[in-house]
Amino acid sequence: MIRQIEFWEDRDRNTGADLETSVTMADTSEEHAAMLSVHVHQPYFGSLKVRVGGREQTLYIGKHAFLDTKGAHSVVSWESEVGSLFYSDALGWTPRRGGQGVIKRRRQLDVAHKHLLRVTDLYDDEQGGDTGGREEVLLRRLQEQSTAGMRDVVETLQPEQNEAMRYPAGTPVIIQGAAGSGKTTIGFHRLAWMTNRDRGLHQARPEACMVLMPNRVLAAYAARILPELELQGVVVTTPETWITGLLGLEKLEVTDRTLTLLLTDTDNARRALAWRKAKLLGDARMLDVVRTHLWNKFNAAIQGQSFSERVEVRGRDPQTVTFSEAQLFGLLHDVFAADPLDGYRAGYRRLLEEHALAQLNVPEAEETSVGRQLSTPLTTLLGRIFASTTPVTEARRLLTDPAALSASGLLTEKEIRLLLADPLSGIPTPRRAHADVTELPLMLAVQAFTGGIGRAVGRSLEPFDHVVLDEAQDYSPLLYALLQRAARTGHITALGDLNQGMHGYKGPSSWEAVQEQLPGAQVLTLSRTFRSTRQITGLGARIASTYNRAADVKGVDRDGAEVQRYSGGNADQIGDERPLIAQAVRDARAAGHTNIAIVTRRAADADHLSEQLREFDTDAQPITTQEHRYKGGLVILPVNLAKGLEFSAAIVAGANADIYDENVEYERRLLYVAASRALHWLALTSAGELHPLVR
Ligand SMILES: Nc1ncnc2c1ncn2[C@@H]1O[C@H](COP(=O)(O)OP(=O)(O)OP(=O)(O)O)[C@@H](O)[C@H]1O
Repeated sequence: MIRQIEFWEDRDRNTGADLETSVTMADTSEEHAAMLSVHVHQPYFGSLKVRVGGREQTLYIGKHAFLDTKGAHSVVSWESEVGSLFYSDALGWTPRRGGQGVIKRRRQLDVAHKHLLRVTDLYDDEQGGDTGGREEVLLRRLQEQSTAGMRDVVETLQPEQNEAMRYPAGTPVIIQGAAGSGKTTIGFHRLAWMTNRDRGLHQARPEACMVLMPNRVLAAYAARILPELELQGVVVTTPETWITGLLGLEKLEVTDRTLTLLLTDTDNARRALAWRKAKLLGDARMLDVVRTHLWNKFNAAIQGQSFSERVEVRGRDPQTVTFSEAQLFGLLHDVFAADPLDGYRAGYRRLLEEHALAQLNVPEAEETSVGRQLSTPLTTLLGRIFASTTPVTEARRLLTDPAALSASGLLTEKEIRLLLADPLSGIPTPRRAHADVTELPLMLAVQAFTGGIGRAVGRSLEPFDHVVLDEAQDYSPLLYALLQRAARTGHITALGDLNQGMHGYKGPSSWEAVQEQLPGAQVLTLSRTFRSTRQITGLGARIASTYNRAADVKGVDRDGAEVQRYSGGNADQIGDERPLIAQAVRDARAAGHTNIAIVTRRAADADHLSEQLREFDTDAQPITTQEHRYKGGLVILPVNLAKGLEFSAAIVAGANADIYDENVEYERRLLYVAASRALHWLALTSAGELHPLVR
């Protein structure tokens, strides 16, 4: 490898026929050299002894493919077809060149700083097959401390994960798995696999891919995995940021008033109403409700309109382009039928231009000049038909107009009444321009039809090569229908856990509802969880069993410290929680942990505590807004921002029934999230008695 890098870096060798070619060659070589040099210290992590065509050979598996043009050494990449044999349980395969291949041995090689540290056989047909080594290697990896970012698991991918990751490209997949089963991790690995050249027509370009995550703290944490997987350029963002960006309203404040109502209102009828209305707003039928509404609106705007414009064509007398009202109607019909990705407005303009040129029979050389002359008048016409349609106002207009809601015939009378009702009227709205998270998909639908949806490339829109959705149980069917328009066919990977849904009113009721929007989508299940020790997984399972009727999940059986409990008193006597938290931090550190999180119920609690804990010689960095970034060390953060993050040690502050209401399922779910953040060491603190579920 070093020889190859030196060769690439040797400028004298990279001389082309002219200066420009030489520079390009040198740039490409430098790029290759830079890519490979990262892997010199650990060129491979595994080997396969195989027999093909009567000949035995050893293949090395690494994170980066390498072919030694001048010698016998090569490394196959983990993403390749052959690389897959390292992870699967298959014992034979059909090589591309034909014949039959047989696996004789799988071996893990721990290599660091150019030294071979350990050899573990995973499978060896001379030792009777499976050696149990895969579990041993996995356990060693899981004992490691957490880091400040998501890590790749290329060396220890499990067979079931390997299969999900490599599910045929071009098929949408929904990966369902319990907390800590590696869904998010596998989603990024699938993306890396998708960018490999071996994917042919389905190959994705990193810069043309997008990953949507529930909040920006988590997005930044997860994005740390990108360089390891050679995925630089992938956009990792949140659905809200992506949508408001597409609407051109980056400053729009996004609220979730349904959640506020569900958590604060005691009127069950109103809660049920709010829930049902939110669900209906995200119903996939709303796509056609919006489309019909726009169809009627644009048709009404065309009434009485016509177009007539004199243009000069070189070498001819002036001519007139005309469109009658009937023709304008006809073209609107055509554009709705064509349903262009960049929206009806751009599509309509293209059609008008095409028809104008055809009408005058303009020679090719004159097309640009005629186009220029028609530009302003066409903009004026389009303005009359489309201008007053902005996504925010149009979505709201639709929601207050019973006639518009009933026009498609898709909604029942009862559903229309539900959409017209305002169960959230008692919940305050911010003073700034705002939109509710439940209305956003509808606004996005208006945007998709009028202005288009997809990836902005210069001034045009293209479909994303691949889109990955994390926490996919929180996306409404309507949003799925829109994302499906925004990506290449079959290029959506959704990762989620219906049992971890915190926002059922926003999400699908079942994966079938999602499959209806993503034709051909497969649901794959990851059944094993990897994150935490037996002690921590056990405690989490106890909380989850109060709301989750799904079968028990299997955890990797990894032993660790007992869960630590610190309580300041009993039901009648409430103590001071702060010294307890400080003590827990000291204990976590004494147990060898540096990445430690104190998890609170609310952001305001985290802010207070971070100040107050200083008096107890504890300096915890607060992560209380989406602008904060997790950089490792001791942090204090609310449970909603902790979701998806993980730490070597975690301390659940306020782990009692006053903070996490035992009778409210949502609160129990939050307690579960808080208690499932730690890999190795978990503590629960409370000024009074601990929560009955963790006592
Ligand atoms: N094959 C593996 N080898 C080693 N570690 C793994 C493997 N699969 C998953 N992990 C580890 O398990 C932990 C959980 O992974 P991840 O966060 O991707 O799970 P998740 O299913 O998305 O969890 P959640 O639902 O809680 O967000 C991570 O620390 C990850 O590195």
